[in-house]
Amino acid sequence: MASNDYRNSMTGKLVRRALLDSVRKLNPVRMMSNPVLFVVEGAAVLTLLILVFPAAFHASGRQGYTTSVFLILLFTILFANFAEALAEGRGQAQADFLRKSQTGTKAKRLRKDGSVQLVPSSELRRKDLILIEKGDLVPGDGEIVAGAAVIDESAVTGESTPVLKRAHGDSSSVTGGTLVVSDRITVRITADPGESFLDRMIQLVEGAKRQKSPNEVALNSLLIVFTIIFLIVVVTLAPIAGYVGVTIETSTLIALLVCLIPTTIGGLLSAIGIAGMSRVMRFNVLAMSGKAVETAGDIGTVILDKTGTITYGNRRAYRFIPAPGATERELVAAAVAASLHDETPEGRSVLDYAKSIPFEWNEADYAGGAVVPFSAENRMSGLLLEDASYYKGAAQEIKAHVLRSGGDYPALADAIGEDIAKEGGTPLAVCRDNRLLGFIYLKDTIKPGLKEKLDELRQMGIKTIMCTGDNRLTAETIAREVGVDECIAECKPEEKIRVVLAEQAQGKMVAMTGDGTNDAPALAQADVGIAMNSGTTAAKEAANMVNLDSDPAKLIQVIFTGKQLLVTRGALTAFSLANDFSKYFAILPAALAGFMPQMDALNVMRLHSPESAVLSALIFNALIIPALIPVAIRGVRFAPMSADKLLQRNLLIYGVGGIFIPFLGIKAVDMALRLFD
Ligand SMILES: Nc1ncnc2c1ncn2[C@@H]1O[C@H](COP(=O)(O)OP(=O)(O)OP(=O)(O)O)[C@@H](O)[C@H]1O
Ligand SMILES: [K+]
Ligand SMILES: [Mg+2]
Repeated sequence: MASNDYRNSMTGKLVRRALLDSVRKLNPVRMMSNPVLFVVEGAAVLTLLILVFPAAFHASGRQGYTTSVFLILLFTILFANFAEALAEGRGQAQADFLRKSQTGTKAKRLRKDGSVQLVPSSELRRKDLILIEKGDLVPGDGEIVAGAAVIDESAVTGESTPVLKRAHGDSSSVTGGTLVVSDRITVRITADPGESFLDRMIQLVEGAKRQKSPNEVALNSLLIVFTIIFLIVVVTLAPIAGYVGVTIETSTLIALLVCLIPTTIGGLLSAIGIAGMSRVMRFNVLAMSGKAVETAGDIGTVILDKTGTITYGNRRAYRFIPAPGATERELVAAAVAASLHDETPEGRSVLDYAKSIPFEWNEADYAGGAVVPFSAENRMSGLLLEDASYYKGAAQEIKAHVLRSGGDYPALADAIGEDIAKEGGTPLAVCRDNRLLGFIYLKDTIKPGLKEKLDELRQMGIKTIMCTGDNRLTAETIAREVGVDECIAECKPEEKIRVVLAEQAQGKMVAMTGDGTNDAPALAQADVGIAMNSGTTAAKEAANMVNLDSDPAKLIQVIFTGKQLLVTRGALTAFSLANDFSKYFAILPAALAGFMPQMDALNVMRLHSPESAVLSALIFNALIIPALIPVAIRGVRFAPMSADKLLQRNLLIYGVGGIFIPFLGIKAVDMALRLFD
């Protein structure tokens, strides 16, 4: 998706496909989903009937005029269909691209006895265990249960740097279509065929599963109300005119109706929604619903997880600092014991560090113990042997453990932990039984460019909160470095939800972005949940968007696109309604001139004949749709500012523009028509 070539090569094909689709969409059953255009289609059919059976409608027999009205109406519908088809086609092109990464791979499924069976990837089911080795394509979405591997995800993300994925950490999920470039992993499949998140995305961008967002449904209802009102107005106009002894041509009434009903926004509405979704996808963000994209436009608070979201999350042991009275060897030995069975990146990095010192150990010395795996709840991990227990973990937890067991936790130890934290590192305290031995300094790297992006969020009036399981001092240091407004530390998973709820209780729309299993509940509770692609399956399933580049700055682009979607829809609605108002001035004087000469005062455009006035207005009404397709699909451009200001400004520009442009446009068409007279 990151590459541009497929887009360019697609353009011609895209337009051709959209042209064909515009004709297919004439099918009245499909047209019913768009009430405004359905009325235009009804009007076109009626005009055709007048043309064929003029006597039945007491038509004056000006066939050329009626034919013109019919043709213009037909093109009005075709133009609107084309807008929608073009937006859908762009999604389809993206879907085709995604599909390419999914085709027909073979998978090495593991039988119960551990033997390997070669099966087509389409046969893989949720919970199947498979083996993936160097050079293999990952046959489906899954979670690594054993091993670690370097994976090239460029086929899906466009990102060319391979990433390290491993079991048990926050980077344990793999995506179908990516390539394992080193080592071997055992993976548990997490999606049945056709249900992977790429599959779901493909269905969404193709429009097959597109659900209209509540905003779009509301606007659609409003358009229906307008249409019905004008339908009543126009239908009652005929008998009123008849009462004063004037007959208005039925085809003129039809033209009046079509000019008055909101055809512009009616024709562009669904294209705006579809295009918004595919625009988000161009930033390598998979949105699971159009509603999520729109909601993003209204976000008031953004909550970011620290480890794995703001930082790369590959925390490595960087230094060992013994506590008073302990030696470095004692500390390292205990840290190694507490990490032998710890599969998290932190645990593995402890062993790597020990090897580099070098420190040697004999696995047999630690055999037969009980493993205490790391959990976000307990914030420690360890190994319980018959003669000793070893723990490492968050300083507060180890301190509590040591004191509980009757040990001593000197003030100097607190100071060591705090020093590490103030530098932005994560201190892991290490103890053997009730004796504190010292600290492991875990170091992580902040993803580049984040500070500027968070500044942009502030300019848009959005509050940022960092929410982390890590300790307060580390959190505050990182928070200061990236410049978030608030920072909440030592958060357990349920506390992350509470932060989301507290913001929502203030009436704000909340976006949450995270990578870990400890973020999953909060991702699900947030109005917009964006999971890092590097994260766990739990996080990705809870979220309603997945960021393929694992770049939290993408949040800005998603919010921007959401705003753009809302502003574009608002602006084009204002434009459309203002437009219709101006068309009164063209058509009413023409239609009524026969029996109300005063109406001529309204004829400010000085159009050369009533007939030309009606046709000019109708032609303008049709042409404005394709003229606005680029705005609908690309979105209105704007600089970062708060949502209210944006909307006000654009409503003003497009509303006022919408009043004046028809005068110029209709006059121009009228002058052009005169050339053919
Ligand atoms: N493998 C491990 N063994 C022992 N303790 C650990 C281990 N990994 C992390 N910890 C400690 O547990 C704390 C909480 O971890 P948790 O995964 O909940 O949050 P986090 O990864 O620090 O932050 P975030 O919520 O921002 O992703 C860590 O800050 C660290 O002190
Ligand atoms: K109209
Ligand atoms: Mg995390």
